[in-house]
Amino acid sequence: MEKIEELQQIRRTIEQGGGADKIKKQHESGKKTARERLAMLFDEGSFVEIDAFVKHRCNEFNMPKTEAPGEGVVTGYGTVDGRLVYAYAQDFTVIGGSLGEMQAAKICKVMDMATKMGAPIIGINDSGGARIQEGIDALKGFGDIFFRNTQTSGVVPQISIVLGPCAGGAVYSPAICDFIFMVDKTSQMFITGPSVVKSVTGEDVSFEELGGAQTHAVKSGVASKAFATEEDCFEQVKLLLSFLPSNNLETAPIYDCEDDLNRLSDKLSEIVPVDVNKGYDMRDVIKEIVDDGEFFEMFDKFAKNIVTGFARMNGSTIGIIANQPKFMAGSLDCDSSDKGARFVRFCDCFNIPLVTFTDVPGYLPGVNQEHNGVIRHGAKLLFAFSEATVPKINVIVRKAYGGAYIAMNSKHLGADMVFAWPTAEIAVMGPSGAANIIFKRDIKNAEDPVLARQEKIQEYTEKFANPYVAASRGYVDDVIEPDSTRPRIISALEMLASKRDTRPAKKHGNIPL
Ligand SMILES: CC(C)(COP(=O)(O)OP(=O)(O)OC[C@H]1O[C@@H](n2cnc3c(N)ncnc32)[C@H](O)[C@@H]1OP(=O)(O)O)[C@@H](O)C(=O)NCCC(=O)NCCSC(=O)CC(=O)O
Repeated sequence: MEKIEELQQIRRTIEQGGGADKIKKQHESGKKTARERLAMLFDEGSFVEIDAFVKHRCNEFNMPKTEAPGEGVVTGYGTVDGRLVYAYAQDFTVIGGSLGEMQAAKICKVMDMATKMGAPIIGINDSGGARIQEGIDALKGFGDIFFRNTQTSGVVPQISIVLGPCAGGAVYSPAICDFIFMVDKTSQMFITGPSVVKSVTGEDVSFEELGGAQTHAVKSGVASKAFATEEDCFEQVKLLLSFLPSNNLETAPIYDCEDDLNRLSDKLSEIVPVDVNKGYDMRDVIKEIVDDGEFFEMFDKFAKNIVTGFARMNGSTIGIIANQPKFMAGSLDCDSSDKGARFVRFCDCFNIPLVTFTDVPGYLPGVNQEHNGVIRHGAKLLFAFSEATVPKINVIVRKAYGGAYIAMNSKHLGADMVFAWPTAEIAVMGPSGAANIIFKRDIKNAEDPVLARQEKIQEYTEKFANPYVAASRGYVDDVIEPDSTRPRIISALEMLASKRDTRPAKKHGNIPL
């Protein structure tokens, strides 16, 4: 039938995006097309496109004559590992994927559907930004998207994959999302590009150095993860989804657990050196404890003094926040506080129990830290743990000193179960610093001040550098053998599964930003 042929012809044209030449250019620049990307994300044959026929209605410049198949974005839904997911992928082959009024309307429609149906929304960004010919209508489009990103935050997981340019105002949609994934030599995010930077500040910088995947994964903390290829990136997005519930009213999918729930690990005592001045890799501790040693680390290259990520215990997702003694002795600073706090809040939004591993000497001292607002940033972590109502378990492995002890999911901020290993040292500060202050006069007046200092440090260590003072007050629920940590956490999670906890009704809190 003629009408059906016409439909099929129109659809074929739309599916060609900007046409063969532009697709060739896209491939030559090492990038996949929007449709190839959606095919990598979704279960085979499951993607259903919507709004393919949408057109722009811009009358300025040469736009009335400009065809823009699909309006430079492919939108729709499908399944990932059998679960409903919504997505949009900007099509750079169509007017550089630039965003006008109607592209924005398509994106807003799938965002609204994802929110109503309670399924994750994934945005694949590859665009020259606001479509310049459309002026204010393009800006309106961005505003509509940011507003929805904000309304949807905490309702369904929002993941941005940046696979091309994402510049100017465009960066703020990914920035409001929960996670941003980027690919080396493919993704670029910046507010103003290298030429504007050069003209304003005189700095010479390449695109990659200014806003490439490594820059944002390592330095700015904007990217949650960076990958070598688009294929890797999509595989990891799927893995991330497997840890997450579809929305805030559900819990994450539960997988069969083959790993022994009562498994003891005598390696744990070997991994953590008794000498408190020696570092170790906290990820080795985590992997010994969680199901099958599988730990999906998020923000793995940024603020490495704190470790955040997802794992499973008895098949159920947990969110892990742990100090990392391997970097900066695991101290808390501006960046690690931000990283930890945002992760805590994500888990709390989506009913993911929190498990912390504490080995923290304190907040990082320094003029730089103070002047960069470590007070303001550090407060975020305390705020985030205090407001979180999901099950909260803390394992104090070694050091837990001062304000950082309180900040790291302490009993006082509402932790439900606090375990300490016998190696734990829970006190106001480390023994040598403490002795210098409280025994200052005794040391000064002693015949042999060096010896006196050693004795006072020893006295303080014996009195306070242990878990038993905190346990005697009930601030630690139990001191446990390190090898039993896995079964103890699993049993605590089971006990806490029915946790109900509310906070006073309010519009919203005012987290220090
Ligand atoms: C993104 C790019 C680096 C990509 O460079 P490439 O060499 O790969 O590709 P290209 O320049 O040939 O672009 C491909 C096609 O997309 C078009 N194109 C690209 N960006 C566009 C935009 N924002 N509006 C309208 N058209 C745009 C190009 O004219 C070209 O059309 P054709 O194929 O017909 O020749 C560059 O296109 C670029 O600098 N674009 C402008 C980016 C920018 O300044 N955006 C800010 C907009 S204001 C904004 O977003 C608001 C804010 O800042 O807050």
